[in-house]
Amino acid sequence: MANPSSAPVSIRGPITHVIFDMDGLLLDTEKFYTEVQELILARYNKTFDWSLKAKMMGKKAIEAARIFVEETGISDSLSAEQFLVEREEMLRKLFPTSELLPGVSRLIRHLHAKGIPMALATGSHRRHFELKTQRHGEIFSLMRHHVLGDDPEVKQGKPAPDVFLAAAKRFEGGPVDPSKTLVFEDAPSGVLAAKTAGMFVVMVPDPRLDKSFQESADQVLNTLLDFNPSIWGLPPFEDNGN
Ligand SMILES: O=P(O)(O)OC[C@H](O)CO
Ligand SMILES: [Mg+2]
Repeated sequence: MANPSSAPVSIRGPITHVIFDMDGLLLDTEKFYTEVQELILARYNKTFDWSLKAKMMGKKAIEAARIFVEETGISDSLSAEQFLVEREEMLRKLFPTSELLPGVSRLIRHLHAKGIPMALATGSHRRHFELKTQRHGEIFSLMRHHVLGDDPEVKQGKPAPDVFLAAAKRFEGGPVDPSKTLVFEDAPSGVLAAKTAGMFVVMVPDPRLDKSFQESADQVLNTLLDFNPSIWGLPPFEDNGN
């Protein structure tokens, strides 16, 4: 059950390994998907809403595309594959402008300095990952490995646990114990994937998502700036006494 960030929580873990989602958690890229999907739907006199967004986010591109054309009722006019081609040109221009979300740099640098092994587990495929991270190479290099949506071991996207299980397996001495692994996620599908993998999950949701999606998370934060490592048995920050 989720705990609001302000509520006292007992120590869980202790956590030895951390896995980060990317889109909407480390990078502010979810807004690009929203913008492009709104534009495409407007051509069909339809509007994009957050219940559809919740179903798409975190998923592999083709999985999200199928949901988009089917749920909006435009699949007779636009196939999932055509949708991906149509949005690609716009996304290719937007992704290189991606920015880190609040608290990302501080948290990743802290965990790296303390020797906590970190990995990335994203639904994004290699080509989009390269575009999104081109200005953030240093931060992403502090993780031990990156598991991407088009990795051969990721047979199914989130909410299947594949990407998190692959990330846990690739740590030195892996697979690491899922009950000692903490995942950071923004998407409902990602939270479910991490829980299915047996891991703890901190959710940092967009406030426009329905609150019911928070129920599966172990903790819910407004931003990563609110994360208190001590609660999870991780080394405290030294800049504010947490
Ligand atoms: O949230 P991520 O990092 O798993 O990315 C998934 C999609 O590419 C965007 O929703
Ligand atoms: Mg995400």
